[in-house]
Amino acid sequence: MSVIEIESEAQFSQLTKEDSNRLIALYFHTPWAGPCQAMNTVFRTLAEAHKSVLFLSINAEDHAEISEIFEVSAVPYFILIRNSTILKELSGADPKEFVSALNQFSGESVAQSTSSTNGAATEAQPEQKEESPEALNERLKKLTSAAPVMLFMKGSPSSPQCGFSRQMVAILREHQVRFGFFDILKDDTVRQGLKTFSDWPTFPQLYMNGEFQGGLDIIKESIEEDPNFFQSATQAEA
Ligand SMILES: N[C@@H](CCC(=O)N[C@@H](CS)C(=O)NCC(=O)O)C(=O)O
Ligand code: FES
Repeated sequence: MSVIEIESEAQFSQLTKEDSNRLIALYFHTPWAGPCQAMNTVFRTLAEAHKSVLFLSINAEDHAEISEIFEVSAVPYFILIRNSTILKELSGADPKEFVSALNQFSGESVAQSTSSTNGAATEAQPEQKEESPEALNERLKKLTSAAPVMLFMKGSPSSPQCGFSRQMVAILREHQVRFGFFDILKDDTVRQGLKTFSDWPTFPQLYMNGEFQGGLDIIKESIEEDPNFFQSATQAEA
């Protein structure tokens, strides 16, 4: 079964009601963003392997009504449903987690040739030095305070890989804020680790004086509330 690209809310309702016993995988994305494009390929490959599952791909921007029903606030976002019940929700572009959830709920265990999520699979591999949680914590502490203003983004300021990161760069430039940046697409440990460290599930993430300030929406709100937000925040320490 190939992936069905949703064209309208009516089509979505029809497809999700038609065969309610079937496992349905929903994939919310914005097609222009680089990391979403990579996930598109993953989603398509999985659809080929799991014939019994209905795969629906939803452009979260074009179909805001559907995104709202499921309270999708970040993309890529995956939802597994059956009998109108949500079995699993996943945010972020970690295919391994999605594959295990899919295997678990579909009842068909498809060989995971491209991943080593199984504990057993790691045995045969050459020993890799895993960063301990403490070491990662130290690294993140250093990274988040590497400059007075640090932006954790997808891509680089001159070549953002996602619109959310691009908007944050534009805001910082507009306010003539000097900032350091880290491309989280280059380091998945930082990408996943920072979500826990900041207690924030998405990127971009902005740090000032080593303190987490927020994602794009929060920063926009902060500026609305206080047009001198950047000055106030960066001078607070001085
Ligand atoms: N509403 C968010 C938008 C950011 C967002 O949704 N980011 C997503 C897509 S770029 C994300 O980082 N997902 C987790 C991931 O890709 O690891 C904000 O205010 O910052
Ligand atoms: S929305 Fe897909 S990478 Fe940002």
